[in-house]
Amino acid sequence: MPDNASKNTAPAVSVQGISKDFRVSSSEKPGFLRRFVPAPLRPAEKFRSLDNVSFGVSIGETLGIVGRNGSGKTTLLKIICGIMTPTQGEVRVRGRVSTLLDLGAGFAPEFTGLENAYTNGAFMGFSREKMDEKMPAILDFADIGEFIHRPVKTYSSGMYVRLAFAVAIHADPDVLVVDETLAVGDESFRRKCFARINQIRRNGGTVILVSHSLQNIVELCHTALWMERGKIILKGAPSFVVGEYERFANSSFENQKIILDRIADCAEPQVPAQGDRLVEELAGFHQPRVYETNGACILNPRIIGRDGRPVGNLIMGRDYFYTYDVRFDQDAKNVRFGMMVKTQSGLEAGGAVSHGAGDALEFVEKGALLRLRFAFKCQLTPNVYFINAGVQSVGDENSVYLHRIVDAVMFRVTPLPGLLATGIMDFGAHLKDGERVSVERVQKP
Ligand SMILES: Nc1ncnc2c1ncn2[C@@H]1O[C@H](COP(=O)(O)OP(=O)(O)OP(=O)(O)O)[C@@H](O)[C@H]1O
Repeated sequence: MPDNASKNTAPAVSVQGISKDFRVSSSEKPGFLRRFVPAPLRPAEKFRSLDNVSFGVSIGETLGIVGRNGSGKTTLLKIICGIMTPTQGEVRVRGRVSTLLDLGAGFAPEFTGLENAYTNGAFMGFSREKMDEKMPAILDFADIGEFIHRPVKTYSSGMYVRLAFAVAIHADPDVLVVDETLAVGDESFRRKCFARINQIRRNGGTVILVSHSLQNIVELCHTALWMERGKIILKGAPSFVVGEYERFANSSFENQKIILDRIADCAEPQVPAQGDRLVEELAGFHQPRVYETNGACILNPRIIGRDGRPVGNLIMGRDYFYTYDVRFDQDAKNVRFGMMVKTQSGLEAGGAVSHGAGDALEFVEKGALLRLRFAFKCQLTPNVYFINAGVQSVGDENSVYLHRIVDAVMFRVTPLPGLLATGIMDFGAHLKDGERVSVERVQKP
């Protein structure tokens, strides 16, 4: 769970009954018209990309939006930022909104980077003096050297985005809207962007983030919202929403429909708050998420002690086994098995695979039953955790899950007396073993 979950319930962003229709040429659709009527004469058709979407974001809240390509995420962000108007509905935003969408859209190609940065600042309501104050931080962030004094038309696309990103992110926004797919650049620039977004969050800013990295959503967000075909499917605790979305995205077409129907049955349509209630009800107890089988089936996942007995309470520093059986309903090639321990908020604490790259089990025949045993030392700090189980067929390009159970086992780690460890991992700092932590005076006053 992120560090500073908001206590303030006043909405920073309120989205009420938003729908967005686009007019698309029927030439883009197959059928009679396309075959027999020339393109200019074909009537335009309406395509609904957002359908009666309502939700609120509290001040200080970080909301993550997930959904497949074309589900309406970018359209929604553009409407929140005022770049696009909705066909129906209303959006209210309290304070200054800064967006990393349409980056550098207002830059004049003939002006230098510096001139564009000042003009952009003025456009966002900052005085020349205020921009003078901000400029060292902006230039430092953009890090494009002498190019700042050259016309932006001479920039590479990377430089262009770096400068635009630097200006947008230093606008002291009350609400920051980020489409993470735009966070281009090398790894260190991406890290810098995320550090800055984190700073805005820590200072009480509201952030709306679209990301295809589900791990980012779980780590950064207080709330997650899952969109599908222009509608909200679920809204609530990130680990739960992301888990349900992952299960959906990895299911066959028929099962996707069943999953959506089941969620729709639980939530009253068009009442987003109900989604939250659903989350609270379901996330309150351990609920393994069993994916559909794809040629294999994981059975009986459990943690056992050295004596072979199942355990639910683990003691720090002791050795255990995580074990499960896999029944193969079809022949399988290049098979490997995995485990992943997650915190309650869904953060991946650590895991293991049974075989390294290029080293998987070459062939497992239909009807085989294999038993996996991962030996591990409990190096987690006291808390409640979950373990996944997965069996994959590993390919050159990509791997396919033959079966997967998310949150297959829940366990608790119990503390030892004199524990000094903080965070998730126990690095072995412990009072009982006096040599692990010592304080020595190396200079007298
Ligand atoms: N200007 C437009 N004209 C016509 N259709 C559009 C327009 N903009 C978006 N759409 C359609 O609206 C739907 C939602 O698009 P949107 O870009 O919001 O999805 P998205 O969830 O952000 O997708 P991605 O993850 O691929 O960025 C898509 O089917 C898209 O084709």
